[in-house]
Amino acid sequence: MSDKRQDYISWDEYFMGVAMLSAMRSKDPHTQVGACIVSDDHKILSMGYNGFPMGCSDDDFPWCREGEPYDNKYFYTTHSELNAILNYRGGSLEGATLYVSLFPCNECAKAIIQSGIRRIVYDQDKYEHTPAVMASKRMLRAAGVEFYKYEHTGREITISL
Ligand SMILES: Nc1nc(=O)n([C@H]2C[C@H](O)[C@@H](COP(=O)(O)O)O2)cc1CO
Ligand SMILES: [Zn+2]
Repeated sequence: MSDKRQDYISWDEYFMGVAMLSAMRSKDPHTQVGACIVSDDHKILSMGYNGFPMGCSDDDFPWCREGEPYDNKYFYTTHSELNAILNYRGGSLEGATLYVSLFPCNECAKAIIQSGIRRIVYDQDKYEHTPAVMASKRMLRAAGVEFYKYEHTGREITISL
């Protein structure tokens, strides 16, 4: 019998890779975020990326960051993490792990905690000094949801589509 391949991707590379691939579906011109929710036996339960809710056209709603709240994207975008939680149709997310390409905000932290997700693996944390992320970490710590920074391996993956 031949030996097995040695250069297969790790679980963390696989799930963070899926989160990053999901982010590529986002129409947000400034920040694209992807999320992947995984069971403790390594099964992908759900995925999501940031975008407008169903029925709210990507072409009609605003993508800008400035201007009145009614006229910019922030009232309308669903974050990747919330989309991944809401996309799940299978029952409970109790004990699951969330892989996400950007640290969750306070609103997503509430949904993460209430859904039963127990662990977060995140990549970027570019808004770490904002009240939203500081409040998020405060709630996650209080609720006992663990969070770890994804450790980049340096592996580059090219997929021809
Ligand atoms: N964790 C997150 N998940 C997300 O899906 N988002 C989304 C909401 C917006 O569509 C975009 C952030 O826009 P900007 O302020 O960087 O131009 O990313 C934002 C965060 C940040 O907390
Ligand atoms: Zn959020």
